Amino acid sequence: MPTTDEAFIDVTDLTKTFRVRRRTGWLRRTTSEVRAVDGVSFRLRRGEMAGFIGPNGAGKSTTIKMLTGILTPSGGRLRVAGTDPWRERTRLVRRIGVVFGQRTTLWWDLPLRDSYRLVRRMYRIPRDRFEENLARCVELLELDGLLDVPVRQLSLGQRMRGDITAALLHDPDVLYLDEPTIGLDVLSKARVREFLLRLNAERGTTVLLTTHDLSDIEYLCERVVVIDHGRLLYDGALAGLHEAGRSERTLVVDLERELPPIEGIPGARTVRTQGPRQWLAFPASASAAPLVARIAADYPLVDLSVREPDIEDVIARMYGG
Ligand SMILES: Nc1ncnc2c1ncn2[C@@H]1O[C@H](COP(=O)(O)OP(=O)(O)OP(=O)(O)O)[C@@H](O)[C@H]1O
Repeated sequence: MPTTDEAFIDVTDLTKTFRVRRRTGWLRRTTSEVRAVDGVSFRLRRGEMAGFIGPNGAGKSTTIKMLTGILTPSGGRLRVAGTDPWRERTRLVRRIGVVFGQRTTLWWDLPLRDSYRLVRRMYRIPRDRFEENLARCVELLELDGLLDVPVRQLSLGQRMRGDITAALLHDPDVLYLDEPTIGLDVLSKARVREFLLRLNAERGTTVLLTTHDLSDIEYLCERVVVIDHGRLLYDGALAGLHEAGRSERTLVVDLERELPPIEGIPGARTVRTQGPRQWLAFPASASAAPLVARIAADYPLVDLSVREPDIEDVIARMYGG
């Protein structure tokens, strides 16, 4: 059993190239190479929860597919939970859980309960462990009353919670989550995030999370690994990423009435106004609390919210810098 200090996921100089054939004319085809992953290295300790982000086409899915043993690397070294994912797929499968936000791994026409029974048989999960894990997920993910509903009748948020449960019934040591909060309403999002924090704290599950929502990362991960064009762009704390990208968050302020642009708030500037609503940009690495306190003291405040920068923006600014 590895200690907590050892790399539990160990990726060294990982590369994946695809050969693609393109039609270039009447009866003519040329073959070219796409380097989807290009010398990526990172290590995760057991029990770490890290974000894995990058713009569309950056190479995230390809990396995750290699980490789960679905794809074979073209080069580099890869170890997950002491196994070589590609060569020891059957051993690895028992140690990992995978959740895709965009598509379900559940059986569309079956009630959740029957899907879970099938999962139990596939993984040969002992009955008492299965019952215990299911009961825990049902309670924490509030699935009570939904177990007998066919998957196709579930809302997106319910389905996502159902999928997370299916991925955890065999007690995996590593959980890969691909956009687990995409399209979820505020309440479902909060439930899923809360649950993941608890899972990580109580079971020490190592989590690698792919998301386009930087607030997922902010809420869940102390560390973020960024790739773009198949290459590692950043590996560290989210605040450091914001600093490197000099990115800005936006405070959206609703006042009681239309007023001139808010001025004199240190560290913030008004970038837009529309009727009683105003938008103030401030450095993403700074806390919003002092700004809110200052605005609340000086202006007739009705409501406010904070908007995170887009991942694409942060990365574009890093290149710009
Ligand atoms: N099977 C394949 N054959 C050829 N090219 C591929 C294949 N799979 C992925 N690619 C290419 O590799 C690059 C990385 O794709 P990948 O799906 O890993 O990106 P991603 O970061 O997961 O993007 P997204 O956020 O859109 O899912 C892209 O240019 C993509 O077109």
